[in-house]
Amino acid sequence: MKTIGVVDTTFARFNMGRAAVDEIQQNVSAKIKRITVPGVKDLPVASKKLIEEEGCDIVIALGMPGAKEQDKICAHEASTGIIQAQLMTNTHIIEVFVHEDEAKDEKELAFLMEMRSREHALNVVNMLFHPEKLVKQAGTGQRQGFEDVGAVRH
Ligand SMILES: Cc1nc2c(=O)[nH]c(=O)nc-2n(C[C@H](O)[C@H](O)[C@H](O)CO)c1C
Repeated sequence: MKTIGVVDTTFARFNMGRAAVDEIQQNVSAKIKRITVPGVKDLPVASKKLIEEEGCDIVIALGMPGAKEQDKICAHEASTGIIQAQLMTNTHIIEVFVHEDEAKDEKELAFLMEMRSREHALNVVNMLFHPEKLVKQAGTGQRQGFEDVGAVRH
């Protein structure tokens, strides 16, 4: 049986891991290894350990960069680390970041964090079990959270 790793953070203001796990369980029968770390900079090594020590075939790494300048720097560092962990393990780690200042208020932030977590969880399921579904969506302007933007026309 395939194993999906789910790692999220306590810094985030919404339980992104729970939404991702629920979405995975609604769509596929797979083993899930879930862990939670303090913040986004802890996601790279946590993801790498899920792959190397827990046998995960793919990982979804979820976090919420805050609105301050130092948070944005932190998020960039975390992203770089996540890419490095993917290259070191030759395994996808799907990064799901919702920046706190993407939303206009708390209600929209909760909505965005839930929907982006769920839609990327579905991407993870499709990458692992139905890669042909992603090929069908190629170039269609998919967005996770807010509405899709669609393809451009000639
Ligand atoms: C400044 C800062 N900003 C964020 C953030 O916006 N989002 C987040 O998830 N975590 C942040 N952290 C915490 C770090 O990611 C990390 O948890 C600590 O530096 C401990 O390794 C820090 C230190």
